[in-house]
Amino acid sequence: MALIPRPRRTVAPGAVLVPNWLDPDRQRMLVAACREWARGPVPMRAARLPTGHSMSVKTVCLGWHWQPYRYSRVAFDAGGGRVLPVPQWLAQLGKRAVADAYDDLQAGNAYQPDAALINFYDDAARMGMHRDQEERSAAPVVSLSIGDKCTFRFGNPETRGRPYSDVELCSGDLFVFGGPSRFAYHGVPKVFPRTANPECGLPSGRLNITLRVTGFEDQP
Ligand SMILES: O=C(O)CCC(=O)C(=O)O
Ligand SMILES: [Fe+2]
Repeated sequence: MALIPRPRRTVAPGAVLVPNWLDPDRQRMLVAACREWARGPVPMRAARLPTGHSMSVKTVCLGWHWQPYRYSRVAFDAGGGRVLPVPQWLAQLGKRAVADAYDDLQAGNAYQPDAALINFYDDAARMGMHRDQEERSAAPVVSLSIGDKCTFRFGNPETRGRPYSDVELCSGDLFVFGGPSRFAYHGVPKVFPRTANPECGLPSGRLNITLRVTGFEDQP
């Protein structure tokens, strides 16, 4: 237990932080699942940006493969394999996340994520300010964090800059952004090495899983 309790909070309209949403058992189970997904058929890799630089974060996808800046059925930029499906239990977890964050069972039931991005951050990794905008749906993004703490910068839909809020995301935290904040800029300017509770099952680094609704009709 943290000495100072971290209350749930609405960071921006439609953007809700629910601390300690995943218990340690669930965190360990997700870490084990991520290890399996990272084995393939599409390997976890640092995506290449159009500039030619590679991202510092390593990513593997489920349901639909994401590369900057589009989704595809096949991982053209990562060996040409076909992505694994989003397992039913993970989609179910996404429904519960939306229901809990918004305190809205109907919104949870209606939520059907068909893509997941699993990001691994080592001590030096970061993610610049961006919008999740390759999806054709305004359904919320569900974000689950495991491992080291980070600063998550959550801004506004108009500009990369201020106003934004810097939020500490810890192992087990849920963050949901939808509604007026669905297309807000956000990023991870810093990860804090060796700040995770070893109970989470990740010896170092940070894992983030985002669940999304792509709005695409075809199954990958
Ligand atoms: O790692 C995070 O908390 C955010 C990840 C993210 O923004 C993304 O995958 O698009
Ligand atoms: Fe994002």
